[in-house]
Order: sequence, then C-alpha cells, then structure tokens
Amino acid sequence: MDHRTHLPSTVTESYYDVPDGVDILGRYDEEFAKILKKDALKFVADLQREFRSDIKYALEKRKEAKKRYNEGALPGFDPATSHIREEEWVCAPVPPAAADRKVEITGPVDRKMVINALNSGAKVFMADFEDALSPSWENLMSGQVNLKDALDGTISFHDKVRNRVYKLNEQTAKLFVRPRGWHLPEAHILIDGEPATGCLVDFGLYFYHNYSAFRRTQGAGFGPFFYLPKMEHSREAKIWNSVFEKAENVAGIERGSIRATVLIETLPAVFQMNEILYELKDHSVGLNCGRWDYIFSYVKTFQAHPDRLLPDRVQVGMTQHFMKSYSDLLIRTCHRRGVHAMGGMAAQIPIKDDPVANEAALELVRKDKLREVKAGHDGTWAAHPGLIPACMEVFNNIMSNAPHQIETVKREDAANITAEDLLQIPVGVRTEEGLRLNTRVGIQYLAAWLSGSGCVPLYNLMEDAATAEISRVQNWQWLKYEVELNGDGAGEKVNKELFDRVVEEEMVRIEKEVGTEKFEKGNYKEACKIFARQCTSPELDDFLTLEAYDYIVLHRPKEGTFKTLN
Ligand SMILES: CC(=O)SCCNC(=O)CCNC(=O)[C@H](O)C(C)(C)COP(=O)(O)OP(=O)(O)OC[C@H]1O[C@@H](n2cnc3c(N)ncnc32)[C@H](O)[C@@H]1OP(=O)(O)O
Ligand SMILES: O=CC(=O)O
Ligand SMILES: [Mg+2]
Repeated sequence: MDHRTHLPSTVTESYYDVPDGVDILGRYDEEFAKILKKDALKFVADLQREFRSDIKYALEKRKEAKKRYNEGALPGFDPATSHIREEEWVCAPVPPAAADRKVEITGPVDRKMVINALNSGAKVFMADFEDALSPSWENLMSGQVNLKDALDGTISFHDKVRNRVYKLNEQTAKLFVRPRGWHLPEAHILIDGEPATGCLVDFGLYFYHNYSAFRRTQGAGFGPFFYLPKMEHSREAKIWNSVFEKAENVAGIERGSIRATVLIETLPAVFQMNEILYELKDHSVGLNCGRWDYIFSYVKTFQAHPDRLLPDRVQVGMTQHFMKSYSDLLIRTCHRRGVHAMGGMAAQIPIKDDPVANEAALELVRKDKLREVKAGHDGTWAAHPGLIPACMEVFNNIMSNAPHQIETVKREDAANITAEDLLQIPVGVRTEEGLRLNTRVGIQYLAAWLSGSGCVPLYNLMEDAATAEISRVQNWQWLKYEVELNGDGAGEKVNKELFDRVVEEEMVRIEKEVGTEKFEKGNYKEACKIFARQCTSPELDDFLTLEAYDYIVLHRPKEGTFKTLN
C-alpha cells in the first residue's frame, strides 16, 4: 500500500511517510521529516485514537461549567471529592534531577533561544509550545527539531549578521516542555480525517524522539519532564496521567518516570488542586502559579457577573487578596503533598539604554521574587536571561543551600483559605488609559503572533498569549456592561462609540510608534480586525488564539500545484 500523503502516483516530490489514517498537510521539509517519521506519527495517532473521546468529553464538561457560571453559579470546592482534600496522602518523591528548581527560564522553542536558555544559568528551561509560541507549522516543527538536537547535544546556531556561533555549555539547565492546552487543534496533521489534538502532537513527537536521551543526559533515569497548561478540572489531569502511562508502556520505561508540573492558571482549577495532584500522584512534580492566565480566567469565568469586574490590568498584582490567597493555598497544597510549589512570571524585562528605568524594573522583579520565596515557593520563573542573577540571588538568600522548601515551609496557616478568599473582588479603578493600553497591547501582540512571534517586548514588559487574553476579555467585559471609567474622574461609560474611537486612535499611535513600513507589512490591520471583533462580539470567545489560528494555518498546495522543495 502506498502511504504517501496527498500526492497522486504521478507526482514525485518529497513526501512524509505516514501510517494508515494519518495525513500531513504542512509543508514538506527534510529536517521536519526526521521528526515526522512513520513510527513517531503512529505513536501520536495511537494517543489520539485512545484519548480523543475523553478529551471531547472533558471539553464538553468545560462548556457545561461555563453555562453554570453564566447562569450565576460560582466556582467552588467539589463536595464529592472532599475525601481527596481531607485525607493524608503524598505524591511520589521529587526526582533528584529536578529537586532544585529555584529559577526557571521560559521561552519559545526558537533555535537560538533554546541554546541561550539552556546556557542561561537557570536551573530549568521550560521550552514553550504554548503561551510564548505562535503555533505555526514552521515554529512547531522546527521547535521539535531544536529540542531533539539539544538533547542529542548537536544543536548549534550561526548568527550570520553577528558572525557568532551558538553552542551548548558543559552545564545546562534541565529541560521541561510545555505542550499546548487541550483546546487547540493541530490543523496540519489529520488523524482519521480530523485535526490532531495539538498537545498530543507536541507531547507525542517530543516524547517519542527524546525520552531515551533525556533520561540518560538530564533526568538521571527519570523523565522526560513537562509543564501542563490551562486545565480546568482534575478529569483533564487524569487524561494526562493515562497518556503518560501509555507512553511509559510503549517506551518500556518505569511507571512514574515522566513527571509534570501543572499550571494552576484557571479559576476553576484552584478548587481542584488536591484532585489534580491526586490524579497525577505518580507523575507529579508540583504546581505552578500561572498568574497571567489565572487573571484571564477570572474575567472569563465571571463574564456574566458584572458585580465582579476587574480594575485596570496593571492593578491586578499578586498582593490583591484573591491572588495572594491563590498562591498561599497552592504552596500549602503542594507542600502537604510533597511536591514543588512554583512561583510565576513577573512581567518586567531588562530595559536597554536606560539604566535608571532598568534598575527600577529589576527592583520590581526582586520584590516579586522575595514575596514568592518568603511565602514558601520553591522556585520561580524568569522571562529573560538578564533577570536570572537577580532572581537566583533572592531565592538563594532565603533558601541558602536547600533545593526546595517542601518540608520546611508548610504554610498550615493557609489551610483556612476559603472560596470567598479565592473569589474576592480585586480593588482598584478603571480608566480610559486602561482601555487604551489593553487595546494597544492586544493589537500589537496579535500582530506579532500572526507574524510568527508568540512572545514580544511591549512598553518594557513581556507580552504573551496569556497577557494578551487579559487585555481582550477585560475590554469585552467593560463594553458588555458599559462600565463607568471611574479612575479618571470623567465617569465616561465604555460603549461601542468610545471603543471605536479608542481603536482608531490607538492604531494611529501604533503606526507612529512602529513606523509605516512595519505597520503596513506587519499584520496590524488583520490583528485589529480580530481583536476588535472579539472585544465587541455578543458572546465572549473562549480563546483569542482559536480564531487567530485559522490565519496561520498553511496547508501545502494539493496535488498538481505542489511545489518541490528539493
Ligand atoms: C504567562 C506566561 O506564560 S510566561 C511564559 C511565556 N513567556 C516567555 O517564555 C517569555 C520569553 N521571553 C522572551 O521571549 C523575550 O525575553 C522577550 C520577548 C520578553 C524579550 O525579548 P527581547 O527584548 O527581544 O530580548 P533581548 O533583545 O533583550 O534579548 C537579548 C538576548 O537574550 C536572549 N533571550 C531573551 N529572552 C530569552 C529567553 N526567554 N530564553 C532564552 N534567551 C532569551 C535573546 O535571544 C538575546 O540573545 P543574543 O544576545 O544571543 O542575541
Ligand atoms: O503560563 C503562565 C501564565 O501566567 O499564564
Ligand atoms: Mg499561561
């Protein structure tokens, strides 16, 4: 049987050799073909076939929960699983190779950045197929190539402009990989005629090609290690646990080898932390405060609750009562269950050419990290290599040589945190500048995303998919409820007329800031169209990137028009 995908027998161009039922619609590339091998694709297809109905069910349950919240219900602890919260049990011990995670650098799977991140001096590099990556075929597949080359020790990068060659140091960070969330399809790979589940492609290809090298060179017999994003319920963690078990069986490695840290970054999930750890008991190495998506999720969950509006985005920091309660309860839960409680990302990044502003930004990062380590977090995230020394110093000062604080900072005081604490409405004001900044940042981020960059510096802050989501849903909610902008004393209401004016004026400002040439070429108009539509639509879209994804899907030309790359 001819397994060549998509090409009629008369066409002789390059093709991927695929197993039955798998079709590759993405561009052929010799490098990608080393990843998209028939046996690796079969592994992904087997995962898809085994778990697709569970995933579908979990996504349906998300919809049901959304309906309940939209009808006025509040998220809360589930009485049916109180025994899991109340009983004493612990997760499998933290693997020695991942014991010390004081500072973790995160970043997209771009080749140079992978090398820089692994060499950065951080304990861990979280290679991101998620918030920091625009999931184009090129980015995803070259990301897989880069990670494989990194683990094989063959990765290098030649910056021709600077005539600089990048190679790995002797000592590198430990690699964690973050696949996409359950909701995102991979439209370039069809399995039985349907787009594959994005995260199973990310996980499956990475695991298949690298488990052996990872365990030998990085995991001291454990691994690979993962971060799992955007879950809303423990049933989703249960699917991951089953995926891990299946992968371990196929690879013939010990149960409990694969380890994952789950991001608690949706409001419903904060009520499920014990349950999530319980499902992943043998495969867990902690929880992480994904603060930016968590804020996004707060707005999304309360989209139909005009009494729970957020103030300007810049005012929703970790010291707000609901955010502090979330991080304290996460630490208490993790340490009670014997795993890491990881902190999150400060948005500040180094500011070039302005030492005073740079020092002020660094000071904000230090303050954020000091709060985290004193609260009991075992490690934290850094967005940029330039922040690692400061973050490391803060964590080392408080923790000295200890790899973590699991046994030493139990945070029993946080046991009394209630649903009311976790849901408490944040204090602060709403301003027209808040609306403008959301718009300016949201459009520019989306323009970058459509052009292939999933993480960008904007106004000296890191912006990624999670931060852009806050901008979008906050605009939507303010418009939906025509909220009064009380912070500037003007008392103006946010309505369509004001929003249209803001969009128009901010687009003019963006063009001025980035220059007309970049503005014309840079997808700003498309980004504006998508962003404005989503801010003004009667129903809130679940994810900004779901609609935007359609704009970056690039199926290779079919049959007669297919161009050869060789
Ligand atoms: C909410 C969340 O999910 S947070 C997690 C997702 N977010 C992230 O992962 C943030 C990743 N960070 C980044 O992408 C970048 O640091 C940005 C976009 C924030 C800033 O980018 P820039 O301003 O272009 O960085 P800058 O020009 O200062 O980079 C300087 C050097 O550091 C490197 N660098 C910057 N950030 C990183 C990183 N995260 N990992 C590895 N290398 C990095 C650059 O490659 C560059 O290397 P070079 O000197 O060898 O050329
Ligand atoms: O993924 C992290 C977040 O803050 O969102
Ligand atoms: Mg996130």
